[in-house]
Amino acid sequence: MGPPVGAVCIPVFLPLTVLFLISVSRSPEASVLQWPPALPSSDQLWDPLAPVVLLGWMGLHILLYFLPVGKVSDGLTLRDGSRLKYPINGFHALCISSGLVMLFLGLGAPLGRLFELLPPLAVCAIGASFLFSIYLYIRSFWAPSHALALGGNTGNPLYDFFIGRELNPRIGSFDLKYFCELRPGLIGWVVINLGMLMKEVELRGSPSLAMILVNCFQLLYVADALWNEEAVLTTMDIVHDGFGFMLVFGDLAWVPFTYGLQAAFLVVHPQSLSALGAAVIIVLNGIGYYIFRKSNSQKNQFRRDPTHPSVSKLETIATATGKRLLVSGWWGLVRHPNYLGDLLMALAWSLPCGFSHLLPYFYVVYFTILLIHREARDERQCRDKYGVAWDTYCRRVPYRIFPYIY
Ligand SMILES: NC(=O)C1=CN([C@@H]2O[C@H](COP(=O)(O)OP(=O)(O)OC[C@H]3O[C@@H](n4cnc5c(N)ncnc54)[C@H](OP(=O)(O)O)[C@@H]3O)[C@@H](O)[C@H]2O)C=CC1
Ligand SMILES: CC(C)=CCC[C@@H](C)[C@H]1CC=C2C3=C(CC[C@@]21C)[C@@]1(C)CC[C@H](O)C(C)(C)[C@@H]1CC3
Repeated sequence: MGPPVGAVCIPVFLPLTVLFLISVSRSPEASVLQWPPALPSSDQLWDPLAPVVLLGWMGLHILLYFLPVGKVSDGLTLRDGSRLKYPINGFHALCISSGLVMLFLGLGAPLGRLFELLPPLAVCAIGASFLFSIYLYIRSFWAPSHALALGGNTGNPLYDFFIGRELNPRIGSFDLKYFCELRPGLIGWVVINLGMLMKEVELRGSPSLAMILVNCFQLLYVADALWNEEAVLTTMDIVHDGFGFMLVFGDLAWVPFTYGLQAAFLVVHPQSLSALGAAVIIVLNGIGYYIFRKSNSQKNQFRRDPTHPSVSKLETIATATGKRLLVSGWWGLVRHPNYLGDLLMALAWSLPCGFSHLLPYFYVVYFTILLIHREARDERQCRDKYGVAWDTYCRRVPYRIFPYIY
């Protein structure tokens, strides 16, 4: 049987999409539907400074990973019964790298130059993602069979390269997947946003309200992820998925260069935002964040210690595995309240860019598709894991993400 079409097309299509979106965001029309599409010219795609910045950034975060601050946590139990150790110092890494960026700014470094550097940086990040995924694929053949991901070993080289063969590739105590998931790309995203804000200051003298909102909302999201870094140890990506091209590229190129497209768009397409409009958007982001954080924390607390007073009174159903499922509280509202909150925030990040263009809504559309697909995948895994108890849960909580809609 040939490789699944996605595994062949996606590694070509997604990198081109990143470059296309960056290019559209800075074109005067900013039209994703324009034909022929707005593509960057070859001289816009290369700058010798880009690999230096990228390597410097990666090097800094590797050093910060080993910083002896914060606690060290155990991951979930692996198939061979062992548990890996993970440093929980991502928030320190965010604070220190932000401090360094501020220091550079104070010393007069032109952070707005990131606007011109964005396409070459994206090219380097894409190239690095390919090289890194090839390295991961090759080294996985030396890994013991219990260290391989269950879904990434079909024997089809293209598919396995794409999905990832090894579950937790490490060099000594340096966990490559855990490192990439939360640090260089996620923190890089907010630094790029700040660069867009500084470019706006260069062009117009001060940052716009829309730009400030986009920067603050996305900084809150990234800071939250790092503050709750330990929770990432129980996500599907860390627990089930191999580390292959999809996650490497997602972490190192897709997140930093597409999640902040709103800020890049605002540099060339300034928007005026009324105080009332801003207030409505802030409230929407606040509601989304509240649902996202409360529901994620409730489940994490319940999984860590079901007898904790904050979750012990919640109604649950038993499963044959010994684990219980929450059927009240946030997880009794819909089966993925955390996705609902995340999607409300996604909308709030796009609204400051107005309604004249589709591009700033790219993230909302992509993210809706990603989460619907992820929900279906999780649903399959939970049905396999919990069987009839999962069916009972689904009857008790019929909606997946949007109450009374989906
Ligand atoms: N910004 C981005 O690009 C992305 C953000 N996210 C966000 O990451 C966060 C984590 O999402 P994700 O890793 O997909 O999955 P979830 O955090 O939703 O975890 C799903 C798991 O939770 C457990 N679970 C499900 N229902 C219940 C219940 N009723 N009671 C107790 N446990 C239950 C099951 O695992 P078990 O029973 O084994 O514990 C299930 O496999 C979300 O907030 C999501 O929005 C995700 C992807 C991309
Ligand atoms: C199109 C493509 C290449 C998709 C790959 C998907 C990845 C971009 C996402 C898979 C799961 C992710 C998570 C986050 C970022 C995006 C990826 C890597 C996340 C780190 C964002 C911040 C959140 O608070 C989170 C920690 C819960 C989240 C975890 C999942």
